Amino acid sequence: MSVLDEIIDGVRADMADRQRTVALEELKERAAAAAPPRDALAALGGDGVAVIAEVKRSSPSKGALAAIADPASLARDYESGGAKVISVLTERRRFGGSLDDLAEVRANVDICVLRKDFIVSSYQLWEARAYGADLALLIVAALEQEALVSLIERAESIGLTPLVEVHTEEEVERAVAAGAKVIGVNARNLKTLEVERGTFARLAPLIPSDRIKIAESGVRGPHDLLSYASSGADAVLVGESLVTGKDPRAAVADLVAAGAHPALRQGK
Ligand SMILES: O=C(O)c1ccccc1NCC(=O)[C@H](O)[C@H](O)COP(=O)(O)O
Repeated sequence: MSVLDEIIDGVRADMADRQRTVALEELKERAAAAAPPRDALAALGGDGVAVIAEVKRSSPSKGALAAIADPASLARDYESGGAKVISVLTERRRFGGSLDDLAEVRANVDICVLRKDFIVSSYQLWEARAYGADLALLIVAALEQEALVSLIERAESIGLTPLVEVHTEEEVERAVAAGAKVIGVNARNLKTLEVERGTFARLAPLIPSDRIKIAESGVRGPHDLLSYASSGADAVLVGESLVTGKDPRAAVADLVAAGAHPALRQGK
């Protein structure tokens, strides 16, 4: 069984537990009462390279990364460093996240918030909106095409911007055919869990120019952001280097400064 399959088995089991205690109708009521979603396309599509900063406690590839006792405080640091979006990993078993993290972050920042999880059901999209997310991750490798199309439609219909994640040429084709407006190329090979930074440069030219392109994984400092930017990234998604560093606010600010370099604005 692949790591992705293992993660998804756990995600389905955890979701089944939640479904026993929170009915879909209740989630829909909570979603209706949540603050309206923020404009993620505007946040990601502006001048320069946007920074998406991630709340990430642990990972299948590295194990424990950071305890993050106060995710809201970390998110405020990211926001004051200039991040345009906060990514909150809500998967529990391998990443140590939760929907409570999402709610705490949402309540403490004014910028967009992404629910980063392994979404296989519209129930999780309603949860994302009910807990205040503006965007939700959809991983092409985890979904049949029909499910991908239907989850993109459902996400958009409830006000979420889907970030559709790809790892291969075939997945780019599927994401584009499904109508994804925001496509993330994840450099982490899901079989080996190694980061292969060249993946973005290989796949980005296959993504139509009217879609927002996000480079995910492997940004360890401004040089990686600049390298992804030179291959056409509109935004980068950064986790490990921020949560393991000493000063997350300054680390985000350094990335934001690199991403705001006037030379990068040409052609955007
Ligand atoms: O991080 C992992 O080990 C991992 C393994 C399997 C599936 C997903 C995984 N990570 C999720 C992510 O996409 C990253 O958290 C995100 O792109 C940030 O990457 P990084 O800056 O390299 O932590």
